[in-house]
Amino acid sequence: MWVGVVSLFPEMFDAITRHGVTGRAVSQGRIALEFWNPRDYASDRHRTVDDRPYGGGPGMLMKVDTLRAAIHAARERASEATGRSPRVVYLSPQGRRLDQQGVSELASGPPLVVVAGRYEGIDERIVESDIDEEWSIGDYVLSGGELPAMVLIDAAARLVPGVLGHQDSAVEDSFNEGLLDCPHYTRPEEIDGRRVPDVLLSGHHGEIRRWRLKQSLGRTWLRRPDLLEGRSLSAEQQKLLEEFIEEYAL
Ligand SMILES: Nc1nonc1C(=O)N[C@@H]1CC[C@H](O)C1
Repeated sequence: MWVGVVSLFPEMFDAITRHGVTGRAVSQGRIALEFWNPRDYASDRHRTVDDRPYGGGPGMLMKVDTLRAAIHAARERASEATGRSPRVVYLSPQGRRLDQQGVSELASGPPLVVVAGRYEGIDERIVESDIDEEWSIGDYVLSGGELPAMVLIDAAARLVPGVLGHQDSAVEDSFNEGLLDCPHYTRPEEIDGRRVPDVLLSGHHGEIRRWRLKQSLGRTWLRRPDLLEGRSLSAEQQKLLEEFIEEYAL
C-alpha cells in the first residue's frame, strides 16, 4: 500500500513508520509512505506556511500556494509510484465519520494522498478543487490533522495482506465483523480473585469460538445497540445473543 502524506510535521509519522505492526510493514516494504511538507515550497525568507483569514477572527489558515504545491507534487508522485490516480483525502471535523467500513473502502480504493491540516484548517476553495474526500475521526477539535492521518493509515495498513502476523487477528478485531470485540485474557489465571473464564482453559476450540462470539454479540447489544440495528444475524448468532440476554437478565 502506497500513501502520500502532506504535512507540516512529517516527523510525527515516526509513530507509525518506526514502531509496531506498521513499522514492521514499512521496513518489509508492504507499506510505503512518502511525505510532502508545504514549508518546502515556501519562497519567502521566513518560509511562511500560514495566512490570515478573510473576514478577520482568531487563528490562521494554511497558506494556499505552499499547500497546493505540496498536494500537486504528491498527486504527481502517486501516479508515478502506483500507475493510478490517487484519492486525495483531507482530515477535518467536517468530514465523513471514519469507521471500519470507511477504512475498508479507502484501503481497497486508489492510492491515497492524505492531507493533514494545521491552524484553523484550509481554504474552502482548496477543498473544492484539490481534495476528493473529507474524513473525520470524531467530533472533537485537534491541533492538527497528523494524528487523524495516522489513525487512518494505521487502520488501513492492518487490512493489507501480510501486515498482521496472524491474519485472523484482523478478523477478530472489533468492527471487522461489525461487532465489538470479545473480552481477552492472558496469564496469570487469577488476578485478585478474578479468574479466567473456564471455557478459555478448556481447550475446546468450538466452545471457545462460540463463547467469544456470544460475548461479542452481548457486548455489542449492551454497549453499542446501534451496531445491531438493521443487521441480520445468523441463526447461531441470534441464539447466542438470546442466551446472553437471558443470562444478563438473571
Ligand atoms: N476531529 C478531526 N478528524 O479529523 N481531523 C480532525 C481535527 O480535529 N482536525 C483539526 C481541526 C483544525 C486543525 O487544522 C486540525
